[in-house]
Amino acid sequence: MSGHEARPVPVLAHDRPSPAGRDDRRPVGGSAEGAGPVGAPDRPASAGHGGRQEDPAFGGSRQSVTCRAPGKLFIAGEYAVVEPGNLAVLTAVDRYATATVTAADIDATSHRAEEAAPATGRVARTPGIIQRSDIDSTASRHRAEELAPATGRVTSTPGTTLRSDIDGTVSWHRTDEPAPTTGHVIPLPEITLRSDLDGGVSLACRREGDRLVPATPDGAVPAAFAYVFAAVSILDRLRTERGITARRYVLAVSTDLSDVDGRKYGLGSSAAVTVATVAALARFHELELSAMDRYRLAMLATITVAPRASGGDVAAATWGGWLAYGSPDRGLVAETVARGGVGAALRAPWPGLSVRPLPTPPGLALRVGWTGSPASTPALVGAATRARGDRTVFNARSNDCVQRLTTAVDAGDVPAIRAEIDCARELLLGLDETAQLGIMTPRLHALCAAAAAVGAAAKPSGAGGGDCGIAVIENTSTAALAELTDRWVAAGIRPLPLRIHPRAEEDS
Ligand SMILES: Nc1ncnc2c1ncn2[C@@H]1O[C@H](COP(=O)(O)OP(=O)(O)O)[C@@H](O)[C@H]1O
Ligand SMILES: C[C@@](O)(CCOP(=O)(O)OP(=O)(O)O)CC(=O)O
Repeated sequence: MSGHEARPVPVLAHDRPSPAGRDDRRPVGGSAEGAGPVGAPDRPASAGHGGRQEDPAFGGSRQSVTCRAPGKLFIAGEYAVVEPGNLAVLTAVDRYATATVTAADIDATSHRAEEAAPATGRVARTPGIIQRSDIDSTASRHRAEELAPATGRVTSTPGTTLRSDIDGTVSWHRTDEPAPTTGHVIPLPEITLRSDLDGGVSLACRREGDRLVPATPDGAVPAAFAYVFAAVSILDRLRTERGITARRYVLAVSTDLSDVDGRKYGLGSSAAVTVATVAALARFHELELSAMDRYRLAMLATITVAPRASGGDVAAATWGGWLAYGSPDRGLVAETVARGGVGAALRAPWPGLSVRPLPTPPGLALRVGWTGSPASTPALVGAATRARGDRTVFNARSNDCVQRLTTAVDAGDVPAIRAEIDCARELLLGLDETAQLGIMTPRLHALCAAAAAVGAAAKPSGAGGGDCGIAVIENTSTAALAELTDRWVAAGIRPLPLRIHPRAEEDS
């Protein structure tokens, strides 16, 4: 195929720790506002991991798990990397998607209580609002000795615990006693998805045989849940394959990857929500997955929604830091899943896939400007695929550029990095001209022109057509950096104060 074959990038070993001592926390944007690790305050920032609460009364099974995953910037290699085996360089940034899974069995606040509530047993309720247990504040941890008659749908086992058997759920409910049906508890759906998109939306899902189906009138998954639902479905298949009991849960996803009006920045929100969802559900089900497993699961989910996606954003959201990435053959991967299941796809080779951590170049200032207009990556990639013309030369030149860039990044050679960013921009301009894609919008032109005027190298980051652009220059060029900010603001480009999200050793 193209030039990438001559110079394969070594694949990151699944469990290999990343090089220690690297200064991955160094701000490269220079504007530190809002930067720094978010979430999980008691542990280092990490892609895919977060806080959790365990309850020893349930043998350590997780009742609530929170994981987050960072957004990304494409540094070089866009469009070429869509072709399997071709290369890109990306970096993870400190904007995040956060996913929290809560066992629904104890999510008492989710029970509707429009029915009147007799004070039966020790279950108290407030008509019209919510229903809560007043025993130990947790419906799933009632001491049997304090017990309560078996009213409503509550059963008890002396000496152990008392649990609600809402809707006959078996994983944690005692089923050895009959449950009188007084009907005061309205069961939760098996899985409830919540998102902060569009001011807050939710989607109930149920299991039908071995698949998950959304409870929508037409059975379609709303666009807001496309990636989360795909990730939940893949994890549910893996759970089934591993013989792990299904649990009822609520999954809540939110991000800071859009502005206050909900317009995305183009920092990879879809990948971040997918990776965060995979990480949270893996912990919830105690699946013991490596970072490579989580990347693969997130990728399997992603290609059910966007089959052409290279997955560079998925890799950045999984590993963090700077990465050289070669995309896998998604067609082959989809066949592997169809033939052997999700577990088989975790074990099989993924031809074309390569993930290599790169150091954060210490002397580099990386600036990010937002054009203010969201772009549709699938539309642009679709147009690029349909556009006539042989892409072999473009792909080969892009791979050469990315190879030289990775060498420069490894060496911390900022002038060489600048030269390759210029090269990557010229390649994108050429592609845009030939295929008439609309990669370079007037704002992206202005973003690059402002950078050139102060001696920085700049390019669109990602598919173009809006979203973000990046500029790079020596971090000692403080006057140029200040002027760049002014020029961007004057041109209607919003500087985004981002830092690199570092790679955590545990995630390597
Ligand atoms: N907060 C969120 N909750 C749930 N899903 C989200 C959220 N943010 C983004 N997504 C998913 O990602 C999709 C947007 O993907 P895309 O247009 O590719 O944006 P990006 O360039 O940021 O990845 C949304 O339609 C939705 O399916
Ligand atoms: C064209 C591409 O190579 C880069 C697109 O990068 P974006 O940053 O535009 O992606 P989204 O986060 O999904 O908007 C397509 C790809 O690699 O899948």
